Amino acid sequence: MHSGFSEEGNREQCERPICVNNPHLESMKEDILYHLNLDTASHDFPKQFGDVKFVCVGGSPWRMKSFTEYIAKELGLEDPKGEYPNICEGTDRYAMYKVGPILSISHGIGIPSMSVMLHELIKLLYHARCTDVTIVRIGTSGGIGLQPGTVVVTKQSVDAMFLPRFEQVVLGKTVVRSTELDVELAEELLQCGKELAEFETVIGNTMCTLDFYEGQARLDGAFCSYTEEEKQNYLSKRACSRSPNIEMESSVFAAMCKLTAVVCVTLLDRQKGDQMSSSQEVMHSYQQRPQILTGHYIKKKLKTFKNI
Ligand SMILES: O=P(O)(O)O[C@H]1O[C@H](CO)[C@@H](O)[C@H]1O
Ligand SMILES: O=c1cc[nH]c(=O)[nH]1
Repeated sequence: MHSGFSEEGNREQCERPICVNNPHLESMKEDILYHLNLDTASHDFPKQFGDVKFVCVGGSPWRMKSFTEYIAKELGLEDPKGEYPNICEGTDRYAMYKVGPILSISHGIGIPSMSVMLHELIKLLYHARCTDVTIVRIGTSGGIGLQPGTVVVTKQSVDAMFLPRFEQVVLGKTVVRSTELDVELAEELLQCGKELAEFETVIGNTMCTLDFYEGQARLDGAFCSYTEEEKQNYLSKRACSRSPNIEMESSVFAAMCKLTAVVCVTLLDRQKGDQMSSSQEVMHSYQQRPQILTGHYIKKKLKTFKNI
């Protein structure tokens, strides 16, 4: 098992521990999470993070701070001083915030950046002895044939060849991992979108690419070796493969973690253009939609925990 989450037992059973799959860790006296600027020698992980039940991740540090402020307000956990310190202060690789049982972390752009953050996040949750943790990526994407601002809950992450796989070279050999996401969680999030009825929410396969420009068939990069017609043909193939949106991290996220979901808003319709031409105000309001949907889900779940 590669994922950081126990597959033993079903999701109704409590106490699903975080698992690491690395025998070398046991012999280490101390674990330095270098890119998070945290280590097990000088931090009490169980005390600081042991109550975490939800982790939300997204590309930009600003978005993750704004999500922390939003969810704190929604759950009545606001800091009266309005201060949410960056737990990873001292490094500018990633930013991390915590309010109650919710951890919020940025992951930067692309698979390598997400992968490094996830290794260290999974170890953090493991050292903290967290159980029953749900992780949601709240991101942005390019849409295909969707009204900009539509929120897409990912059913399955597919690569640029339309295949549900994540490939990585380990010791010179290509290792292929599956990119299945938790279908039940995806359906629950879709249901949250319906309950809110504030914006369009759909479910579908998300394409994960290695690049924002040529990798996503854009015509506006520094280089481009294809015609507008070839671009449109490629994008309509994606639409046919029930892949309504494109982003850059879902495959490694799905491959490394269980009980996870990807919720991305579409910022533009790629069949109509490539440039991000909407105003900052519109972009900001679109980016809040995955936060609103995920916030609604977390609120619902916390209520059910209280009733148990
Ligand atoms: O909205 P975020 O999380 O930044 O993610 C999307 O935006 C970035 C490209 O602009 C890529 O990382 C893509 O996956
Ligand atoms: O077109 C887009 C927009 C956001 N993120 C992407 O990866 N692509």
